[in-house]
Amino acid sequence: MKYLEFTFRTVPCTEIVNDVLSGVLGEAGFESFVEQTDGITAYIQKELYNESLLKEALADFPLPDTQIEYNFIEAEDKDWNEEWEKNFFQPIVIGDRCVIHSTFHNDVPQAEYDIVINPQMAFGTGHHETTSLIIGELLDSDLQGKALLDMGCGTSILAILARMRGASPCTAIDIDEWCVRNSLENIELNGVDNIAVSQGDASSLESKGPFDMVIANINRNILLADMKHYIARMNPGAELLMSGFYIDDIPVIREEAERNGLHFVHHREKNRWAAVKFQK
Ligand SMILES: C[S@@+](CC[C@H](N)C(=O)[O-])C[C@H]1O[C@@H](n2cnc3c(N)ncnc32)[C@H](O)[C@@H]1O
Repeated sequence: MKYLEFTFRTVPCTEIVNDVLSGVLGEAGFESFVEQTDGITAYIQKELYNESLLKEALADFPLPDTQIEYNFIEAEDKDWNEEWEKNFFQPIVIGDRCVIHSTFHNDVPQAEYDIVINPQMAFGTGHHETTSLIIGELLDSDLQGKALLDMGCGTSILAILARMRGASPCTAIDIDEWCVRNSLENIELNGVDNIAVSQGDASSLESKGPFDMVIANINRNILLADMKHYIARMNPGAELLMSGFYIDDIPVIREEAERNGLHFVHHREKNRWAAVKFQK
């Protein structure tokens, strides 16, 4: 797979600006963000890069006084596992109870739940705030025997943890074929059963479920457009756990969820990212 390596220079170069920029770029297909002293570096698959989409996303940048300049080069072919090991993916412990690491890590802390992820370029190692917020929710929830949907599963990290915590049956769906392949690999690595993985979006849900819990860590606009389809496949009393947006977006997400008959339960936040739990 060929990648483009982008250097974004931001003025002012603050943590918030770079965090918001990573979110905006993530929605435009960029991945693997590395903070620099004057901005960030990010990568995108060559075939996914669309210059007008990037320009549009930057024109709508939510912090209007920010100046953003960028240039890019074709990234040299790399051993991505080695890159991850060196730069991005160190073992991480979440909530003192769940450790996430990869096959190439030797020195792994002990924890009640030990999850092995070979992320390649799929999203979901536990390092992003949104994944870790949902992991916190899953660790605090009774999942025994619950039919669970992980929508936008990425690496399937959330479905794997839910299954380890007794959720059954589990369904993991992602729009991206690469994530589906990576999910199957991770499910096998962790030796868990009863997780059905498929490629699709909300339109593929009609024949699936009903579910007792739906998790969707995607982004604000997709959740606003698609949550009604998730809710339609939820049993009475079922819970919907959503993330992938900032705390400022909670009111609009809550309004749409309540319009579709859900009750707000609570939210969690980390570095301005939010995860919100609703009940049907
Ligand atoms: C932020 S990542 C979350 C990955 C993982 N669930 C986690 O929590 O770390 C969002 C995922 O949603 C997928 N996605 C984007 N749009 C989607 C859609 N309309 N329906 C289903 N999946 C979608 C992306 O391919 C990506 O893998």
